[in-house]
Amino acid sequence: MIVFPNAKINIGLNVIAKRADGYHNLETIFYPVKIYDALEAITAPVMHFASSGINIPGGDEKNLCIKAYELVSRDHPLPRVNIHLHKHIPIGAGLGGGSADAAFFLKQLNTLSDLNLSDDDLENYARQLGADCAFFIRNKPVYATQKGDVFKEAELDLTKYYLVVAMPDVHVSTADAYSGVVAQDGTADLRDSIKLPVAEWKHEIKNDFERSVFKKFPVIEDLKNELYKAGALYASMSGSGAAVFGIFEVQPNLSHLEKSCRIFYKV
Ligand SMILES: C[C@](O)(CO)[C@H](O)COP(=O)(O)OP(=O)(O)OC[C@H]1O[C@@H](n2ccc(N)nc2=O)[C@H](O)[C@@H]1O
Ligand SMILES: Nc1ncnc2c1ncn2[C@@H]1O[C@H](COP(=O)(O)OP(=O)(O)OP(=O)(O)O)[C@@H](O)[C@H]1O
Repeated sequence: MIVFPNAKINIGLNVIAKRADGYHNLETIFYPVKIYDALEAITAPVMHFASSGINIPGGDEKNLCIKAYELVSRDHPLPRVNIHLHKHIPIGAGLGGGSADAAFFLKQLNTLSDLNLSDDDLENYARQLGADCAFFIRNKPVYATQKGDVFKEAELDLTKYYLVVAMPDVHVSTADAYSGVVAQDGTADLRDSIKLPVAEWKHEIKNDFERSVFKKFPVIEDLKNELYKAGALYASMSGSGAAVFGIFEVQPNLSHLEKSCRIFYKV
């Protein structure tokens, strides 16, 4: 069984407060985008994990797919599986790639092993693997609060726009980005802000990580500015970076950026 875990972008990201458990409460809109890994899982006589494509730091046993398997196996007898992950979603990008793999693997295990877990059950497992992970179970645009794993409906359809994701040649660790951010409460509700025309979002919608991450990696801010120069109605860093996205009315010419970063068109 092969599935194609997709990436996400964050439309706005307000870091509201530091919590007693070390995490942060935040407010964001998650929006799925069309950048994919490929993840194959088949039942096999011995457990095996292999990956190809982009090198994943940390070793196979630390892969979130393996962690997902171990987590579910505490509650349910599982068959041994042979897993192959082809990694295409950039890492250290704020695109949630590892979280997507884990969430899609949970869904695969549910099917492969006839576990009959509901989406709520799967989200509960996903939450234990990472804050971003639960979003990918239902994988629809949502308004997320708390650790980024509690969801309310958000009506957002960007299909009439041309979305671009650009990944510079730097990688940002999520934990480092959170340690540099200044939490602040009292911003407007993103569910109201996204109702404005996209061209007005730049006056209303921000990503709180940009200030500290741009300071450390000015190349990311430069890239965001390039997207505006190329005609973006709205451009922002996604999550804790380093990827930035642009929302355009038509396909932009970004060929001058292709030497210094990886561009994903029409996502
Ligand atoms: C920046 C975002 O991508 C926005 O969607 C997410 O908040 C990050 O989610 P994630 O990568 O799934 O994060 P996790 O793997 O759960 O946590 C990595 C580290 O980020 C920090 N972290 C993460 C999420 C959160 N709400 N507050 C935090 O402070 C913690 O230091 C944690 O140890
Ligand atoms: N399947 C996977 N794909 C990518 N990274 C993984 C995977 N499993 C575990 N990891 C670990 O997660 C780290 C990347 O997480 P990090 O949160 O910094 O970046 P990210 O890809 O931008 O994700 P996010 O958007 O959730 O913040 C990698 O360095 C790797 O050690």
